[in-house]
This record gives sequence, structure tokens and C-alpha cells, in this order.
Amino acid sequence: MEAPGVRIRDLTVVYKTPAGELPAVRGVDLTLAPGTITGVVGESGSGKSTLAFSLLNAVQPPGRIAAGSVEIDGLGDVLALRGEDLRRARGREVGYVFQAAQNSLNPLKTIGKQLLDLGRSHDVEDLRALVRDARDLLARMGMDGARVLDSYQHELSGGMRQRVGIMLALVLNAKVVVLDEPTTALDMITQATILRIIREVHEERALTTLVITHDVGAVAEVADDLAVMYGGRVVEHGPVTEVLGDARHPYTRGLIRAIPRLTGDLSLARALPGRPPTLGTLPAQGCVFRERCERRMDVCETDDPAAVTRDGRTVACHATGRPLELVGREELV
Ligand SMILES: Nc1ncnc2c1ncn2[C@@H]1O[C@H](COP(=O)(O)OP(=O)(O)OP(=O)(O)O)[C@@H](O)[C@H]1O
Repeated sequence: MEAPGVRIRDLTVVYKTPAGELPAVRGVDLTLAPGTITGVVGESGSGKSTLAFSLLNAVQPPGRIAAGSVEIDGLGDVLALRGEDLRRARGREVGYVFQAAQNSLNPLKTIGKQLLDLGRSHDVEDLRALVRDARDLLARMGMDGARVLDSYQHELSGGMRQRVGIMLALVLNAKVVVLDEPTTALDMITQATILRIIREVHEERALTTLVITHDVGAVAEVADDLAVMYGGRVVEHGPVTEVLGDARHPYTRGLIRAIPRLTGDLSLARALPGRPPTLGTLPAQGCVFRERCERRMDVCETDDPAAVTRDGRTVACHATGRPLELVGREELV
């Protein structure tokens, strides 16, 4: 079976706050090409997890999906699914591991029991094959599969639980997989191994995968495409090597400069000044990034830049495409 494509269109997700409903994801268009791994990066609060929840139509109150669609080939618009259809799609059609998965296991049941529950709730006929597949996935991630399945969550380390979460995301053979910070509790070496395994399984099973992380270095090793989020917007998107090798959005450039591993020279790594906006400090108009932008112009105060796609690269920036020397001095802050 071919890997499915995923098309997120004009997605807006709001959270209810004392100041009214405010957007955590705003007007996002993002296409996951069949068979690719798309990484989503951005600082804390940029809307990455909210986007991940939307792919499963799982945004919880006080949040709600205010607009948009998430079309998955063979499944239709996930945002239109309700009740039993939605429950079945989650796990079986769209596998997922959410942030802090290491804390989301049931403490009263062994991992094996939870695996069987998962299989039964999705009408898996061959439960033996399911257990075999789970053991195999755990073994590939460097664990004794049989022993892990016999364990309770408190008997496993944070990193082991995280790998169990990844196994549960993959074991039902969903064709679309969403991994939110899959490797945060892992040390660097295990992290690299797990990312390699995610890549291998992704290829073997012809998946379409979304990996959310704030670690640009990690995503560079595993992703085909990269989407950069800031203030609820996707500000840049394209093939990972192109985006990292020739970043066009000032925010992407700032993120890259802040990573010693990518710049190759510790002394050149520079933290991005300022802080990302929260829902309460998002500007009501203009570009969400302008407060921190080195290429800010007058138009950025008033007009939100549209996302423009050219040659497979998408950028939402007024200054992009204008060589630095053409940006008037008076426009630079
Ligand atoms: N339940 C909630 N109620 C109110 N606001 C929320 C809620 N969940 C998230 N937000 C806000 O929505 C925005 C986006 O949050 P989200 O968790 O999607 O970002 P993120 O990029 O995944 O961040 P992190 O890397 O810290 O997980 C943030 O400003 C956050 O404070």
C-alpha cells in the first residue's frame, strides 16, 4: 500500500483565555508528501503540539479547532470524524506518541496487558502477531521485549517508557504517524539510535510521518522536510537540507545560528535574542516575528506576510526575496 498524503488547510486552533479565545495555530497550510518524514521545529509555545493534536482531531478544551481541514488519503477529513469513527482512526490510521508519553501509561497494568487492550479495542484479530511485532520493535530499540511487556511502568526508566510509547505508536501499523518530542527523555546516543529506527521503520512500512521537536539538530538527521513554526504560524517549509542550508526566514536563520552542532563552531553559536510570544502577547496585526526580527520593515507592523511557495519552498516573510542591500536603512531597526 502506498503511503498516504496529508493536507492541512487553513487550520486555526484557539484556546479560551481570560482575554477571550486566542489562536495557538493560525491559518496553517502544510502538506505532508506521501512517504516523507516532516520535522516541525520552533521554540516552546509556537503551536507544535497543538498542530499534532489537530492531526488526530484531539484538541481538548479549553482548546477548539476553529477552522480548517486535515485531509488524509484514504481517510478523508479527520476534523469531520466523530465518535466511533474517530476512535478507530486514532491508533489504527494515525499512530501517535504525544509529549510526556512516558507518563501516560496505565500504572496498574503491565505493558503487555496494555498492548493487548489496544489490540482488542482496534479489533486486531491476530493478537499473537501483535505481541511478536511489539517484541521485535522493542528489541530493535535496544530492549528485552519479553521483559518489557511483563513490566509495569514504574519498573521502566523514562527513556524506556518513551520507547514503549514509540512502539505503541507503530505497532498497529498506522500509515500516518505523529511523534511529538519522541526522544526528549533519552540521552544523545540513544536519541540517535531511536531516530535511526524511526527512519528505518518509516521506510519499511511506507509511512508518512510527522516528528515534532525543538531540537533542530535531531530533526536534521531524520527528516526529509522541515516546517518551522513561530507564534502559531508555519513561517518556513521545504526540504530539510535546503531549509537548513539556505534558510530564508529570519527566524529559521536565528534558530540555526543558535545551534553549535549545526554551525560547527561553538564560538559562532548565538542565542536568538528576545522571547517567543505567548497567546497573550501575540501581536494583533502584522508579522508575529517582527519584535525579534533583524530585517523588520514598516510593512511588518501592519501586514501579516502571506506564505508564498516557490520551487518547493514556502516562506512567510516580507523581507525574503528582497536582497539586504535593497532594504532601506530607515526600514531596519
Ligand atoms: N490547555 C491550554 N490552555 C491555554 N493555552 C494553551 C493550552 N495549551 C497550549 N496553550 C497555549 O497555546 C500555545 C501553543 O502551545 P503548544 O503546546 O501547542 O506549543 P508547543 O510549540 O508544542 O510548545 P512546547 O514545545 O512547549 O510543547 C502556547 O502559547 C500555549 O501556552
